[in-house]
Amino acid sequence: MIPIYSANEIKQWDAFSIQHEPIASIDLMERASQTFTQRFVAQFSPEQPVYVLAGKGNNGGDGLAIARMLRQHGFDVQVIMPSVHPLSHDCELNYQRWLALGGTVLQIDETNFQFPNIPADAILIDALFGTGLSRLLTGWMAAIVAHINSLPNTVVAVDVPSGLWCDGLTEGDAVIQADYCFTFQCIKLAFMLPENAGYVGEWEVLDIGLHPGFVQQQPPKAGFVTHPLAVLQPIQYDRFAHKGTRGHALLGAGSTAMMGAAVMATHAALRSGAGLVTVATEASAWPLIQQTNPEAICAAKGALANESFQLQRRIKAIGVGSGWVADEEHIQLLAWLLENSSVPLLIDATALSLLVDMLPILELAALRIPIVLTPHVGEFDRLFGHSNNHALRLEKAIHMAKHYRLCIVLKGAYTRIVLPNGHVYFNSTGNHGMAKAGSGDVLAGLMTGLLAQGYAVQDAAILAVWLHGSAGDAAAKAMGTEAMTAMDIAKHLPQAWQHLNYTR
Ligand SMILES: NC(=O)C1=CN([C@@H]2O[C@H](COP(=O)(O)OP(=O)(O)OC[C@H]3O[C@@H](n4cnc5c(N)ncnc54)[C@H](O)[C@@H]3O)[C@@H](O)[C@H]2O)[C@@H](O)CC1
Ligand SMILES: Nc1ncnc2c1ncn2[C@@H]1O[C@H](COP(=O)(O)OP(=O)(O)O)[C@@H](O)[C@H]1O
Ligand SMILES: [K+]
Repeated sequence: MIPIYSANEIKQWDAFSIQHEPIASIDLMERASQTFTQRFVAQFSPEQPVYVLAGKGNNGGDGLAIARMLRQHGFDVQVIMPSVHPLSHDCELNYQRWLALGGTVLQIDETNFQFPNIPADAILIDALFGTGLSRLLTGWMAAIVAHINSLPNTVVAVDVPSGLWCDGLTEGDAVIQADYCFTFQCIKLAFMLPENAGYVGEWEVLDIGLHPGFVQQQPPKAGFVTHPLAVLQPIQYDRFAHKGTRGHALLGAGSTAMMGAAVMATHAALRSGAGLVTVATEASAWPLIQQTNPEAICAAKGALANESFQLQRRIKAIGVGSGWVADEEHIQLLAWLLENSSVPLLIDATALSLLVDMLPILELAALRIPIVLTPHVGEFDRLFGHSNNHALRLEKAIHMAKHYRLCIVLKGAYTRIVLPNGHVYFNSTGNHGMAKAGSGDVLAGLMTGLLAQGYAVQDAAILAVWLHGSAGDAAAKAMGTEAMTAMDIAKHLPQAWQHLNYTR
């Protein structure tokens, strides 16, 4: 997992590393700049001129060190600096080192603001501001940013695009629109927000060797899940395992016009590792379910509100809502489950819309059993009210998860798994080929199957979301993001499991 820390916490991590490694701050800057340079030369060739835009803080210090290193790699490098003083201590040192190497600096002046001409094939390295931004860029700094953004050049940001507010959304548009952003050590929350995609471009985290002791001492409240086995233990089965010990999942899914949802959720649950999967749905659809998923068992919808059925069949988790319609029958089924279920409950799709009028019983139910909600943004807003942007929506999800003591899986790119303690895991897998009808049903079936096997809600959510995205990536690789369908995601779950187990 890659931690997501605030700008303030990153400063503390820097200071912790300087103290505990120990390392001088100028040497840490040198190491960060070397790491950036290595990444840069792996992608760009010295045939293209490089212009480094360096500010007065440590981000500018990185820029000056990178200029020096790139010159040593044979790049033709120019440095542009707004004339602002004083430079930070380490920035000043790297300024002197650049001059000592024979480097020159094109100064730009506030009063006589004129930006040097930059050839169209030049690469621009943005090292104006980093995580030390303390207020929005205004005046001539904003004018420099606007000018850079008007140029056709490829822009590579050092750590963050200058002007970006790392911990959320930036008001206004005085932010560099980078094509690439090579960021140091940890991900910034801003990268996870769709509104910032045009500023951050393609981002990549570079390990600059900050001291790992800090993460133990101050665990992050948010993280980016690159591999679930770094954050959870998979359930292991011994050779005497049988279908009764692998967990029995009960799905309440499908209605006459949306029976495909039940088919897909069932298929995914069957590929989750669960021993038994029962689908409670309309009897007229049983032949369809059995033709498409011969391993599944069919039951009447009433099984969802039948305690003795659930006890006798040893149901271990229940997932409802995919392909449901919002009618009285389903309201009754959901209310019964909230009031009576003794096993973990997953609530998806239409069942989330029904929840709007059931929040008081949801609150009580969450005191008794683990509950996970799997809304996409529209379902989340319908349930908890509209948010004007993704930062506010995430804050609201954290608030609601804490208040109701449940797990909220807010779906989309970088699906957010919000835990009852307010911690957030962002998922790394998946692609836009999954943004198609039915993908959510596959996730709901898969997650219910994991819950049935005894995964804690947090682990089931993290693992299901990662596997689902990884299966989506495998489907995209095999058939392309256009042609792949939701059922293809379910069919590629075997590749996702292999990927999980062989890359741990
Ligand atoms: N501290 C360390 O040990 C390391 C820091 N590194 C670099 O240091 C950067 C952070 O450096 P700094 O904390 O110096 O911050 P910045 O380089 O982002 O710049 C902060 C400076 O800009 C000024 N400033 C902030 N907002 C402004 C605004 N809106 N308009 C005009 N001036 C403004 C501040 O007063 C301060 O002088 C990171 O992004 C990273 O690039 C790396 O070298 C890795 C190691
Ligand atoms: N751009 C994307 N990148 C990664 N995953 C995506 C993207 N778009 C959608 N997904 C995933 O696809 C699924 C879509 O679910 P949902 O919106 O509920 O679809 P449906 O209701 O049609 O089944 C979610 O798991 C979501 O995270
Ligand atoms: K920058």
